[in-house]
Formats: sequence, structure tokens, C-alpha cells
Amino acid sequence: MKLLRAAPIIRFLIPKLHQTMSRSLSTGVFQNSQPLNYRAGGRVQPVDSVGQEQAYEPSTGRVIATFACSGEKEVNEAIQSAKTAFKIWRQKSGMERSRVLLEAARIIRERSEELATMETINNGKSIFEARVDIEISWQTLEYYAGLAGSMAGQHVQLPGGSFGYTRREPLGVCVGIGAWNYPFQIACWKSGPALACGNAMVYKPSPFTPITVVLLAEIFTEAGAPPGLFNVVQGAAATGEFLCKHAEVAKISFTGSVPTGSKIMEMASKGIKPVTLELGGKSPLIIFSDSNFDNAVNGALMANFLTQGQVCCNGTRVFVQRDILQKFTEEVVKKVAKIKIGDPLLEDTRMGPLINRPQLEKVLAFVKGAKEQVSCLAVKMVKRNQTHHEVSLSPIGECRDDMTCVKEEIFGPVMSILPFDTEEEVLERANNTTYGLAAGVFSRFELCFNTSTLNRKI
Ligand SMILES: NC(=O)c1ccc[n+]([C@@H]2O[C@H](COP(=O)([O-])OP(=O)(O)OC[C@H]3O[C@@H](n4cnc5c(N)ncnc54)[C@H](O)[C@@H]3O)[C@@H](O)[C@H]2O)c1
Ligand SMILES: NCCCC=O
Repeated sequence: MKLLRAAPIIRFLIPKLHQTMSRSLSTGVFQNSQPLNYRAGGRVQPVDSVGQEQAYEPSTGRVIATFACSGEKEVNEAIQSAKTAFKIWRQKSGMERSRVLLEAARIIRERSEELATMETINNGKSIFEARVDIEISWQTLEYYAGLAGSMAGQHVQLPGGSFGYTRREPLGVCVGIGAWNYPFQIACWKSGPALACGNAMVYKPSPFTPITVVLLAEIFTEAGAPPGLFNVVQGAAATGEFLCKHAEVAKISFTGSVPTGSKIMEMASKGIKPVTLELGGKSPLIIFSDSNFDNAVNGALMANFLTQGQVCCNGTRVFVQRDILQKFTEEVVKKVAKIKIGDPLLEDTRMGPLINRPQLEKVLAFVKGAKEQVSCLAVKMVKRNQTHHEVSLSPIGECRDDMTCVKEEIFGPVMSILPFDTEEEVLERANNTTYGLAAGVFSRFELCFNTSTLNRKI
């Protein structure tokens, strides 16, 4: 009786505590002191390792975590932990699974400020954006919770009164491997559907962003998931390969670059494992002169500068109809100059640092190459801060399709503006890419062109 009365008070106090914690965290303060692997329902140090990694706070360049990369034995421990939980979880009804996912979503919602703050500290994106990431994360879990209870097979009537039926069976232990640009959100994209369908998961985040996914693991446990249902191993390529090659892994879901995706597919093929790949892009954004001008400008800014341009589905090839090209470019330059760059934990910051120094160097190399190829390139600024990787450039100009910066994924705040004249021409050019992924069109007219052309590769 006493316990029952106390419960609401405890529930009330917990969010308060989280809020206080996140408010006290400012840039330059957080230091990880806990194990970052998670299995059998708790944080653990790995039993073996293949090297060591350090994670940074991009805005200061401080090391915030040093951790061992999980070796083959640790990866196997995590998979065994997932197998144990799978035996319990697969027996649950969809409604029971749904309840756990909904509770996890509720906890994420309740702790959203703390989670967004940690995401900002480790990734560098502005707190303004990180809050949206966390919102999408709990919505993802709610969405899959909604599906869990209604998943069903089919009944097929056969001749002579016989019938056939299908059941939806979970696969078993699924592996999730994620990128660093949306650490918490990607972990939710992968765990939500996998767990809703009755699978267990071992997840490996990028070594650049190891922190928040462990908080997700703790949240699943708190929400009532059996110990071992969602496990985390930390590490880089070698750890990822142990996971992909493990005989008891039933499926691999990967988010990252095209070259790594191709390696993962190859490894999975050896074990005839299904894979889901979410890879890079060089997506077109087509702006016709009849479009709502302000909408189009804002759309292009969003499609290029969110998360410092480190977004897979960004519309980085901005095709602008020639009669509005100059006006469009001028307006973009004007608005880009107003993007507030700075400490990502400050409320009014809209652009933080790139993830790390190598990424900054990579982006700068693209910009240097572009400057050599095009004369009317406008570069906003390249601000160097004394400590580490800072950010913030936005070259814009009249580009050509054959330029390296137009053909390759840059993964930074770089927008390439390409003039076009006709619809037919722009569709041909928009499709002329080795990537797929996304596309955007701004026009007031109903799309009268054959969208199947655009869909062919995108
Ligand atoms: N399509 C999408 O939904 C989506 C979303 C986010 C990011 N991305 C893409 O991700 C890329 C940026 O992320 P990144 O730099 O972390 O990508 P990456 O390919 O370098 O790494 C992704 C993950 O794979 C792991 N990894 C690397 N080599 C491996 C190997 N041989 N075997 C197993 N795992 C291995 C990494 O440690 C990391 O966890 C960009 O290309 C971006 O477009 C795509
Ligand atoms: N919601 C963000 C999409 C992530 C791709 O990089």
C-alpha cells in the first residue's frame, strides 16, 4: 500500500532530476565515466578488445570518452545475451511488445531535454535541432508500437475445404550499425521495427558518437524489455565486421556510407543474411521559376544546412530555372549570412561544428576543388576556432554537372547551384547520378512530367 502511494511521487521526481541534470550541462563540462557497452540489461566493460577509440565534443575538441572497441568475444557475448532475450520476447504477443515500446517512447519524451543535450554535446548539432531528433525518435517507437499489435498473417482457402495460412515470424538476433549524424534517432529507426516484430538486437553506433545509444538501451530496460533485448557494442570497422560475420546473426540493418554498405552486403552474402542499407546521397532539388520563391529558398537552405549539412537525404544539387537564378542565388547568400553559427547548446545557435577535424578537412578540400573549377563561387566564411574542428562555410555559385563537388557526397554545409532551362533537361540531369535516396521539386504547377523517370533511380 505504501509503495503504491509512493509511486506517483517517484515518477514526479525522476523527470525533475533529469531536467536539472541537463540544465547544468553546458559546453565543455560533460565527461563520460561509465562503461559504454550494454548487455544482459546493464552497462559492462567489454571482455576483449580490438583497439581503443576516443569520442569528442566537436564544439571544443575535448575528449569526452575513451573506450575499448569490442573484440570477437565481446561481440559473441552480446549476441548470446540477445539470443537469451529473444527466447522470451518472441513468445510475447504484439500487444505486449507494443506496451514496452510505448513505455520506452514515454520515457524518451519525459527525458527529451537530457537526451537532446547529450546528442548536442557529442554530435555538435544545435540543441534546437537535437530536440527535433529526439521527438522523431519517440514518435518512431510509438509508430512501430502501433503496428506491433496488428501484425497478422494470411488465410488462403484451398480446394476441398483445405486451407493454407501464413504467420509472421521474427528472424532472431538482428544487428544494427549506425552513422554519427543522427545517433539516437538511427538507433530508434532500427530497434523500433526490429523489436516490434519480436526480434532482439545488438547495436553498434559510430565510434564518434557512442554516448546516447547506451541511454536508449537503459530506457528499453526501464520500459520492461527482457534483459538482453537491446545490446550495445562499441567500436569501429573491426567490431562491425565481427557482428556482420557472426553465424547467429539473422539480419543486418546498416546506416552509413556507400563504400561501407557495399562491404556489409558482401559480408552478409556469405551467410545469406538479409540486409537493409540506408546509404549516402547526392540528391537533386529542382526549383522551377513559377514556384513560391520564399518557400523554395527556405527549402533549399533546409535541404543543405541542417546538422551542418551532414544529412544523407540533403538536396545538395540545387537546380534553379535560369530566369530566377540570379535572384535565387542572391537571396540564398543573404540568408546564409544570417545563419547563427556558434556554441550548439545556446538557444539561438542554428549551426554548430562539423563532427571532427577529418570531416572538416574533407569538406574544405571539396570547396578548394570547387573554387578552382568555378569562378563565381561565393563563400560565406570559414571560421577557424583555436581549439578544434569548427565549421561554417557555404560556397554557392553557378556549378556544372561534371564538377567533383556536384558529383560526390560532401556531407557538409555546401550547396551547389546549377542553372537549367527546361523540364526535360533538368529531369535528365537530376537522374544522372550514381546515388539514389531523395529528390525535391518546387513548382506551383501540377507535375505533368513522367515521374517514373525521376523515380527510376531516386
Ligand atoms: N540513408 C540514410 O538513412 C542515412 C542516414 C544517415 C547517414 N547516412 C550516410 O552515412 C554516411 C556518414 O556516416 P559514417 O561516416 O558514419 O559512415 P560509415 O560508413 O563510415 O560508418 C557507418 C558505420 O559503419 C561502421 N563501419 C565502418 N566500416 C565497417 C565495416 N567494414 N564493417 C562493419 N561496420 C563498419 C562504422 O563504425 C559506423 O558505425 C554518409 O554517407 C551518409 O549519407 C545515410
Ligand atoms: N531525419 C534525418 C534523416 C537522416 C539522414 O541522414
